[in-house]
Amino acid sequence: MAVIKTLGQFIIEKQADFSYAKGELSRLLRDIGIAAKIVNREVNKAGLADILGDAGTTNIQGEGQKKLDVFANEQFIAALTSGGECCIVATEEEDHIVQITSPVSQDAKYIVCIDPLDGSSNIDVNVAVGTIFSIYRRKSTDGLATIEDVLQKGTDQVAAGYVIYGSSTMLVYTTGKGVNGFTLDPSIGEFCLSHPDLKMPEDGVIYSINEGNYVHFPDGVKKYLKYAQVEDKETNRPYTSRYIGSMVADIHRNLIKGGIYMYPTTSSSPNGKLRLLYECNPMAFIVEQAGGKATDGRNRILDLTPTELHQRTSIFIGSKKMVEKAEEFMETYSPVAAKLSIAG
Ligand SMILES: O=P(O)(O)OC[C@H]1O[C@](O)(COP(=O)(O)O)[C@@H](O)[C@@H]1O
Ligand SMILES: [Mg+2]
Ligand SMILES: [Mg+2]
Repeated sequence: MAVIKTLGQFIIEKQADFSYAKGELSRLLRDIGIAAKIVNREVNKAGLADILGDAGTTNIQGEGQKKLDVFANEQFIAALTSGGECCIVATEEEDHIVQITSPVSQDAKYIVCIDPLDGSSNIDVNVAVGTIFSIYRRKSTDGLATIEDVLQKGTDQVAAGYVIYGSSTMLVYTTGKGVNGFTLDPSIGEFCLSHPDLKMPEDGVIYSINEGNYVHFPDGVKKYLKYAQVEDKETNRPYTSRYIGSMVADIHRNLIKGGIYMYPTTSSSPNGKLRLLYECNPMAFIVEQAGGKATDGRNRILDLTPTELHQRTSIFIGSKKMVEKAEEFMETYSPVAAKLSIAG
């Protein structure tokens, strides 16, 4: 009989990996797991519950908020507030940082950056959506933690993860010692270890990008797409195009099957679309821990210095060899290279 290992048991077991561990990070991951189950319950019956459609409000990024964006945001903030281990929540759905000042959080050391509901455009059409989270230890020691404690490089993350609400619901996370995946078993209401020690294939044949933006892409991306679509048996080309439109779902597929997900700059999003703190940093940490790579086309995502809460970046993330090939094209066809060749 297969032995079930729940997320809670696994977290406690792995606690020994960290000399300073006192259980705070374990409890924080537990709290995120609890909120994820509540969000999962609503996602699963979204069509029946009055949770589909627009909330009628707009977030600081000018995006219309969906009712499920707002619900998920409230659930994660509530669980992190009552859990007592979190001092600040930085979330896509709040203009500013949320200071957690509940009595139980007096000595809280952790910062949580979160995208409560990823893939909002897919909520109303029953396509996989997700939650993305990133955890830091506060740097300051006195008084309330501040935005300075939030604006840390991705390399300083102590943990990161995502939840995918798909045909099954999974929670995948890393604490810097590999990546593990847990599937929610609704019959016992527990996330159970189903994908131990996930490794991303070094190469792949799947590319994920919104080709509807093609005319607005940098030359390097246009050339890479042409490369991907050329017939060449030796290098398994043409590659296959897959784009769900939920970052979590597209990267989860590539994590298992190999592939590259790209959201480059476009003329409408000159800094890229996706947010560094609660989308790109956590996904980059997970993918790197699984043997993949994540850059903005030139620089390692985890080395980027955050200066704003909702800052955006371009991202090329996935199988190592595919990201390196895309970087080659970005380098070869960069505006700088073009100038140099003209100057020739
Ligand atoms: O519709 P587009 O421009 O292709 O963008 C899709 C991308 O935007 C996102 O939906 C942005 O995330 P949110 O839904 O959390 O705002 C990603 O999940 C997805 O990969
Ligand atoms: Mg998102
Ligand atoms: Mg979102």
